[in-house]
Amino acid sequence: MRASLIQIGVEEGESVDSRRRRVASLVREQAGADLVVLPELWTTGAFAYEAFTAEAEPLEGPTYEAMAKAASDAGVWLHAGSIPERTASDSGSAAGEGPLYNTSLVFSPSGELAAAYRKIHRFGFDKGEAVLMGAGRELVTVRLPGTTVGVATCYDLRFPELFRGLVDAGAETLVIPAGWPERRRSHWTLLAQARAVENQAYVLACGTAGTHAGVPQAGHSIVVDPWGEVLAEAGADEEVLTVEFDPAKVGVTREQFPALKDRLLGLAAPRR
Ligand SMILES: O=C(O)CCC(=O)C(=O)O
Repeated sequence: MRASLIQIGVEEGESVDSRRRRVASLVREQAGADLVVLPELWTTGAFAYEAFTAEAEPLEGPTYEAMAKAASDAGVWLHAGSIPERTASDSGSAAGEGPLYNTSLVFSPSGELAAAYRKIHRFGFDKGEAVLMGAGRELVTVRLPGTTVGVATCYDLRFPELFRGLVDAGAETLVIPAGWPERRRSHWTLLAQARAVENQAYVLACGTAGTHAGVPQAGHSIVVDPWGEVLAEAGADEEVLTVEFDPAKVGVTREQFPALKDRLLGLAAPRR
C-alpha cells in the first residue's frame, strides 16, 4: 500500500479559501497513492480558537465538497483531516454536546463519504477546543482494501484505551491527523511509536507545519510499523511524506508475538 501524508503549512497570511484550493491540488497530485492523509483542523489551524466559530462549516460544507472532489479526481482514499463542524444543535459544549465538533472526514476513491469521526478527547483543559467544541462519543473504523483503519485525532493519542477500543473493533492501521505543537514534539514521536507497539498496528500520524495563533507546530509527521520501527518521518516544514507499507505485517506480527492475546480485562480494584 502506498500512503501520502500531506503535512500542510498552516500560516496566518493565507486565507481559508486559498488554503483549501491549494490542498485540493496537493491531493490531486497524489494520484497513484492508495491513501492520502491530511492533518487536524488545517483550514483554521488547531490553535486558532477564535477562528473556530467564524470558519465552522456544516458537515457537507465547502471543505467536504472540495475534498470529495479531490479524492475522486485523484482516485484515492482520502482521510481529509478534520474541520470545525457546525451542527444544528444550539446546546452549549458544557455538557459535551455541540454546536461545534472537531470532525474528521474520510472519502472513498469515488468521492463518497466513508466515515466521519468527531474527536473524543478535546484539548485545552479549561479553554479553546475543550470549551468551544462538543465531544464525540463513537469510535470509528473504516474498511479499506487490505486494511481496517481506526481513526483518532491529535490529543486522542494520549489515551491508549481509545486505541484498544479501535483494535477490538478490528483496526490494523491507526490514522491520526493532528496539529501538535513543537513544544511537545518528543511526546508526539514517543506516543506514535507506543501506540504502534502496544497495538501491533501501523500508525500514520500527520501533523501541520508553520505557526498559527503564535504556536509553532511540530511537523514531523510519522509512519510507524507494527513492530515500532519508524518507516518515515517528515521534517518541520510543509512536506508530502510518502511511504510504502505491507498491511499483512500486522497479522504476521500479531501471530509471531501474540501479546494482544495476553490482555487481562476486568481486573479487580486494589483492596483498601
Ligand atoms: O496533547 C498535546 O500535547 C497536543 C494536543 C493538541 O494540540 C490537540 O489535540 O489539538
